[in-house]
Amino acid sequence: MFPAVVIIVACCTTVVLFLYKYSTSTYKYWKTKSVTFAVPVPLFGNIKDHVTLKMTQGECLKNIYNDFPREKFVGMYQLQTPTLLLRDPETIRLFLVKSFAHFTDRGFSYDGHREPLTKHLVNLEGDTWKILRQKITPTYSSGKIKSMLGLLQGCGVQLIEYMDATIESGKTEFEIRDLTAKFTTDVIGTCAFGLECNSLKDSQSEFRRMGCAVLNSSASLALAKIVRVFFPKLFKALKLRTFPAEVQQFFMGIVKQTIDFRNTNQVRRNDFIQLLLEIKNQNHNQENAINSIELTEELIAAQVFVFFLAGFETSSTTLSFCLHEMAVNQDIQSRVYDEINETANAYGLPLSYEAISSMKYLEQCLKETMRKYPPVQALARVCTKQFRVPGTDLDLDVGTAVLIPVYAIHHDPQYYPEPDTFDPDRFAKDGDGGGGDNGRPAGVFLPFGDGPRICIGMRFAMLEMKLALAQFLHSYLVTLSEKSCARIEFEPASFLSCPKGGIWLNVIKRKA
Ligand code: HEM
Repeated sequence: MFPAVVIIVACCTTVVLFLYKYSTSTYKYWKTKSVTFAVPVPLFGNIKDHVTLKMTQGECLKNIYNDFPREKFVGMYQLQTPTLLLRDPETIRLFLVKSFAHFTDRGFSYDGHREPLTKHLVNLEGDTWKILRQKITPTYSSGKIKSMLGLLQGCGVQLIEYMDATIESGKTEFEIRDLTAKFTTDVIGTCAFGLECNSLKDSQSEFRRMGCAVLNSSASLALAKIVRVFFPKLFKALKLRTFPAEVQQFFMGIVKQTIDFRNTNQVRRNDFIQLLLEIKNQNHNQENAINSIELTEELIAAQVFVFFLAGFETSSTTLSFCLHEMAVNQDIQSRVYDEINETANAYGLPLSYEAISSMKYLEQCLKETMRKYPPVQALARVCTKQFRVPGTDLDLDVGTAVLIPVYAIHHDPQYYPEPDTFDPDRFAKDGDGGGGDNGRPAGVFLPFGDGPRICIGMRFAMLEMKLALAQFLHSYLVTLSEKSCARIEFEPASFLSCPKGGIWLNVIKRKA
């Protein structure tokens, strides 16, 4: 008989050897393809610093990006998944725009049968995504978004009323992310779900609680998210969930009640749920591709629910990062304030759509905020049709993961000299497209992505953020609080850019 200790050592060695073999089984992939690659470490591939929560995904990819300054693309491994990291702007445009037909999907795993709310544009793939995107694109047109201005202004007024009352009670120091998150929750409540809610007054509201449950996951849900990203087959096999079951019931319930109420009482409101209902009720007699997918209540619910996943933290953190930069750079804040004042004098209050559109410097500040702190630090694509990379012998196989390191590109001094400096004038000569101006090549300004899968909520987000900043900075002056540091560090565990420890600012009421 072997002593127990020998058996334990033998078992441990077998497990370690198995893990080593399993985790390194793909590590010859890029060598076989003759692609320059970052040397992986067993188990982690090239994302050890991210997986061990030393840095965000974007910061981790920035290190790889900086290590290969001469390459247009580099092979790397996310754990054991071979991934092509794109470096050069022309190649990025090629993958995202010109050869989009080969990279139509993101490769995010989801189970639409068990969790119908996950059947939204961010996750959907292939023809289903294409048809649905075509179907709902009109709801995001400038005209439709303009019609929501009144709802947005209402949320801004609630924010100002809350601030005025709180400042009057003697409070001067605020955790700004908390404020912008509550503001954005109200925007989603009213513009997407058609609900009148005031999260600033009623922080215990069910809507806010459920919104928090979507975003602030428990340890088990966080683990499920990791499994979903890196082991999608296991995620489905284990029937794991993306968010708690009560969240699913709550949001499906709200959407159903709202649809029933509006249909029964012939009520109309300028919000997204209304626009989607109108598409649902349009005449579907014509047989064409766009009618091959019916916009069911379930699909409508998923498309409004996506506001939480794609439109909540992105907009609220951008607002807080921007206010932080205003506090650090008082000269820039004064320039923004002057522009808001001049616009208010020229167009009157409340600010109209035209007035908001005319505020170019404010827009530059927002662009520079998203350049320095891109909410989505990397874009994901997966090869859906075999692709020969032009000018090379590289054939990409179907299923190959592709990453575009947005954070690294936004901090590359060849496109943005002194990248850590907040300088809105980098965007002074830009056209509406963002990239390609001020001497920069196209494809180096990617806060909203690019190509047919570019953020569908981009125009809405810009209007929401410009209006919120204009209303806020017209009324208040912000300065750094003792609790905050001029240089922001990111929370490494967060999928989106998120400031570690929050953003603390002093808010002072301006004289009327
Ligand atoms: C500052 C605010 C926002 C930022 C920075 C942002 C950024 C992004 C990025 C980077 C993508 C991926 C694009 C790509 O892969 O090329 C995306 C996709 C998406 N975003 Fe946004 N977003 C914002 C606000 C919103 C809002 C308010 C909505 C409202 C619904 C929204 C809805 C979506 C959807 C549905 C997609 C998937 C589009 C598709 O695949 O067809 N986003 N967003």
